[in-house]
This record gives sequence, C-alpha cells and structure tokens, in this order.
Amino acid sequence: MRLRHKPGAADQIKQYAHYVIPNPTEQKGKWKQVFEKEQPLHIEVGTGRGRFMVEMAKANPHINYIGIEKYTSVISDALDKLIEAEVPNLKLLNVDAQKLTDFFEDGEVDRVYLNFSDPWPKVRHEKRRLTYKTFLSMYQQILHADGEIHFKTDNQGLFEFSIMSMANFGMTIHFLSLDLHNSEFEGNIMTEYEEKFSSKGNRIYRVEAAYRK
Ligand SMILES: C[S@@+](CC[C@H](N)C(=O)[O-])C[C@H]1O[C@@H](n2cnc3c(N)ncnc32)[C@H](O)[C@@H]1O
Repeated sequence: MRLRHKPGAADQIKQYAHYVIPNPTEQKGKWKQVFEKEQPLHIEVGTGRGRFMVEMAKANPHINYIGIEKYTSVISDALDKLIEAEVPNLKLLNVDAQKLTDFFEDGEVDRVYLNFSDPWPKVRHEKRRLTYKTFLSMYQQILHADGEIHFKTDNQGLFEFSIMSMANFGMTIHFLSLDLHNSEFEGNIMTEYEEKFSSKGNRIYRVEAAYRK
C-alpha cells in the first residue's frame, strides 16, 4: 500500500466517531449494541480504502460489518466512501489487527475477510503474514465455532503459504478457486487491489476455510 500524507485525516476520523469507533477495547463483547440491528458480524482485516466493506454492507443489510485498517491516511479514504454511502451496518476501526483479541470477545465474530493481504515474501517476515498461525489462532478465538475465513489474493506464493498454514492448523477448506474471475462463483465484490491486479491480467485466488471439522 503506497502511503501518502492526507492532511486532516486524523481530525476527520475524530469528527466521525460514529463511523470510525474510538477506543474499540471498550466495545469488546458489546459490538451488537454499537449497530442499529443485532445481526451477524463480519470483519475485514486490512480493509485498505474500503470499497469491499462499503459494497458488502450495501448488498447485505442483514449483516453488520467492521473494516480494520492500521493507517489513518488509508482508512480516511474508506471513511469518505462510508460517509457517501451512509450505511448503518458498517463501522471502521483504525487499529493494528495484531491486537484483535483486545477488541473482540471470544466467539463474537462470524466471519473474517482477508483481501489482498500484504504478501511479506521474505521467509524471515512470514510471521507478519495475516495467515500465519498466530493470526489463525487469534481469528479462531474471536470467531464463533461455525465462523469462517474468506481470503483472496493475486499472489500465488501467499496463497500457497496460506493454504498450507490453514491445513497445518487443522482447518477445513470448503471452497477453493485458482481463477475466481473465470469461475462460476457469483456475487464477487472487487476490492481496490483486485481491480488493479486483475486489470493487469493477474489471476485471483480465493479460499473459504472453517475451524469446525
Ligand atoms: C495490500 S492492501 C489491500 C487493501 C484492500 N484489502 C484491498 O484489497 O484493496 C493491505 C492493507 O492491509 C493493511 N494492514 C496490513 N497489516 C495490518 C494490520 N496488522 N492491521 C491492520 N491493517 C493492516 C495495510 O495497511 C493495507 O492497507
């Protein structure tokens, strides 16, 4: 993700505290009350500029969504989209996902989306990949027993690593596509990165995995 300084981003985030929730540790175990309706909760880790979350929230009003992004200048672009869309079922968190268990109670989340996560190609950086076993363990803790991870990327190396990591963790893979855009999968919502890389001709890989047997 190329970062640029966005003047006023931090102030804008403070101003829209009903969209970018400040002090998310205080909401741990209480996210249902933050939204207008009590309904399943899906989160995206590394939400970037937010198109996926905003379009998912518009298409699925029966689901509550939280997009998590560590960079203020980046999440500010997601906030711009949310302000325009005015959907009640999407909130944003400007936090580092390494602390997910500080923000969500055990079993509070129903699905985790990972889209075009940073690949960290050097082996010595593998612990930073969002599908490394420590992250899978965190997702398992905050996910409901029937919860799932839905992951897509154009990066073959990261995809292979992630499948191995999930399998070694004992997860069950129940959907896999090695070419999502030329598959029969319906209802795909493209992320910003997905549009950029697929327009260059890159294949998109997708997996859905669960912790239940
Ligand atoms: C390559 S971008 C993909 C953005 C978006 N999901 C998409 O597909 O267009 C990855 C994003 O994940 C964010 N990210 C990476 N590690 C993170 C972490 N530990 N916590 C929160 N955000 C993270 C980065 O800042 C970046 O915006």
